[in-house]
Amino acid sequence: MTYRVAVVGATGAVGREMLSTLEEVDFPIKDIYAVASRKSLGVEVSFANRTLRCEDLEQFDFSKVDIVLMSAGGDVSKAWSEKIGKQGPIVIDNSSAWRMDPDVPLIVPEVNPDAVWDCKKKNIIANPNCSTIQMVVALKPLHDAARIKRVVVSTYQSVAGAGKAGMDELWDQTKAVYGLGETEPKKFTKPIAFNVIPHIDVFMDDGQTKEEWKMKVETKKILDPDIEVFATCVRVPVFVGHSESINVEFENPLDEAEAREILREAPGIAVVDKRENGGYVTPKECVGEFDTFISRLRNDPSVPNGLAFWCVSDNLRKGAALNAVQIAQLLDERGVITPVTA
Ligand SMILES: NC(=O)C1=CN([C@@H]2O[C@H](COP(=O)(O)OP(=O)(O)OC[C@H]3O[C@@H](n4cnc5c(N)ncnc54)[C@H](OP(=O)(O)O)[C@@H]3O)[C@@H](O)[C@H]2O)C=CC1
Ligand SMILES: N[C@@H](CC(=O)OP(=O)(O)O)C(=O)O
Repeated sequence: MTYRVAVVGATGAVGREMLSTLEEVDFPIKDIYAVASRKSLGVEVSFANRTLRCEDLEQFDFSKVDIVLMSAGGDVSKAWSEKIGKQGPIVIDNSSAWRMDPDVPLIVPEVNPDAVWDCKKKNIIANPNCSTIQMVVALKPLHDAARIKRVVVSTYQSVAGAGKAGMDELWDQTKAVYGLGETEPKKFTKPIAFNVIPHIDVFMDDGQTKEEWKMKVETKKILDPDIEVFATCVRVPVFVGHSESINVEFENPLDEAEAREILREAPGIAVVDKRENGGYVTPKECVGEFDTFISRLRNDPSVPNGLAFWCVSDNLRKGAALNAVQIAQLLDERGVITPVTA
């Protein structure tokens, strides 16, 4: 079985990773199309040793594809995903536009693969927020073992999470230290070079940011509505790779040695946890990797049945493109879609 796939947002940070991930996992592709805005018409992007010319979203005929990997922002997705779904293909959407819609499944394949069957109402599947994805991949096997009651998480999110413009801003501000670039913040609210900013996405009425709210509500939808989550999301001057310091409180006892063994066996997880210099993973080392890395596992004696750990993943891969491609693989494996090209 082979599929006709369109990548919408193909010129962006996530879209380009989607194309390279489809190639790396050898997804069964019959035809592939790169789609972006009108201004990118004809712009070339690479896929598997060949060049694709971008087509204009407004003019593209979606009835000729089976799967749409959508990564063009929330407003574009709100305007287009439902319309595209009605033309036949399944849309796997990276934005936050559809995640909390009760008729749209929110999927991390290692956690809730069975939800894939719920995509038929709108032909849309939502890809979670990057910070949520890596956290729930780690929490799922621990929850199965000892039932999680509460999670407190602080994130250290790379500028790649703010797209190409975010990466350019860190680069320009870093060069500016040597008098070679721009210094004015545009994408971020304050200078990001040599700084950290405790603010991602918009502020909500209760003082939390929308990024922090997303980590809470998305974890409940994907993993278990009874789990309480409290997040603090911080932007750091790292180009790619999100890190998280996670504290978990379980209902039942689970010590660090048991947790380490469970995580060693868990899908999508790599444990690197040596208590010596360099015996842990940093975001720089996870770039381009598929796994979510766990280090610094410790019992947390400040609460009953407490555990703390460090969690790092490539936000453009597992946090976005890879998870979306794994959802496409799930559609294939479970026979959710039957392409006309079968
Ligand atoms: N970066 C990350 O870690 C994560 C990102 N996401 C989500 O993925 C989406 C894309 O993010 P990212 O790749 O980082 O962003 P970028 O800014 O790097 O890329 C945006 C892409 O969307 C396209 N686009 C924008 N407006 C339109 C339009 N009107 N019609 C067609 N295409 C359009 C752009 O095309 P053009 O070049 O023609 O303007 C470009 O290809 C966002 O929704 C983001 O929230 C989700 C999880 C993680
Ligand atoms: N907000 C994330 C990336 C992102 O685009 O998230 P969302 O798809 O939930 O808006 C970050 O900046 O790291």
